Amino acid sequence: MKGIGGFYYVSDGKGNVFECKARGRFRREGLKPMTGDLVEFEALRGGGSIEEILPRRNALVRPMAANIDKLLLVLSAGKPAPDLILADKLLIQAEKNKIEPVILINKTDMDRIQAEAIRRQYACYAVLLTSARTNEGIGPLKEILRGKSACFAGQSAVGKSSLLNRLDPALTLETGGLSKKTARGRHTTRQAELFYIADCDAYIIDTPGFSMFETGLDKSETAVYYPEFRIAAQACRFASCRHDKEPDCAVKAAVERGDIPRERYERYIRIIHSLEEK
Ligand SMILES: Nc1nc2c(ncn2[C@@H]2O[C@H](COP(=O)(O)OP(=O)(O)OP(=O)(O)O)[C@@H](O)[C@H]2O)c(=O)[nH]1
Ligand SMILES: [Zn+2]
Repeated sequence: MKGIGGFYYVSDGKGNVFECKARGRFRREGLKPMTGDLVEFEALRGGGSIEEILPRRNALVRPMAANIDKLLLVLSAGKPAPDLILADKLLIQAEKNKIEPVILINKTDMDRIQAEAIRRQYACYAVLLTSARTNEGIGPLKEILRGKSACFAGQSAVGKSSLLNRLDPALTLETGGLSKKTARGRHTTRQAELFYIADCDAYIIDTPGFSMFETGLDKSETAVYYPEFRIAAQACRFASCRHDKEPDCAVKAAVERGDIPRERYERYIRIIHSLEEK
């Protein structure tokens, strides 16, 4: 369920949680239990010991979570201002790891026009408009999550924990405000933690917000992870086209025609140029 200070909290799936230590050999093998892991453990008096980490279906580094079907990328339509470069990088990471992204544009109660503007940029993804304040979108979100495991991701204070509290009103996760000075989040959630939501039979991992993220990809491989580029890219003159300064680029032509959102394309260029600088 979560790890804090060398202790791992393991659920037996029957409502019992065991405070476990991990076997020393994990450390020697460079392995560490992650939130979302399936493990074999031995229950001891007053705690337990993790003996085995079962093979992972997938594992994300940022946020740190294993065995997830869907990545819930939460963006704020109000404050904090959405960092869409960060969002695009998280989408790239999801595509690369074959995890289905779902974009939640939260805080629609603060700025609906902004929410709609963001939605238009991500037309090739599943997008849901939500408000943890008014409860908008919570019913449809439950249907998206039914029977799945999912993980929240996003900046601090976009409303990840608040949405989780709405999914299961019995949860009373601490939620935080914005710092008055910086209008950034205060980082209320400290570690990734898994919750079972009985209402939609889903496992959801709440995660701490973050703002810095590198995809760790090469600039030539990045475009592959833009679903809306895929069809157009087949018609580029060069198979290796990065859709930047190359001639006869069909992706750029699609941007000009308005078939690919210009904002997405321009951020893509910023992302690959920053990779070049590195
Ligand atoms: N107006 C409005 N405020 C919201 C909404 N969702 C969350 N908030 C507020 O935004 C603040 C941050 O919410 P959290 O749920 O703590 O955000 P978080 O993404 O979990 O933040 P970290 O744990 O720091 O990553 C709190 O003051 C919430 O009450 C919403 O839909 N509308
Ligand atoms: Zn091209």
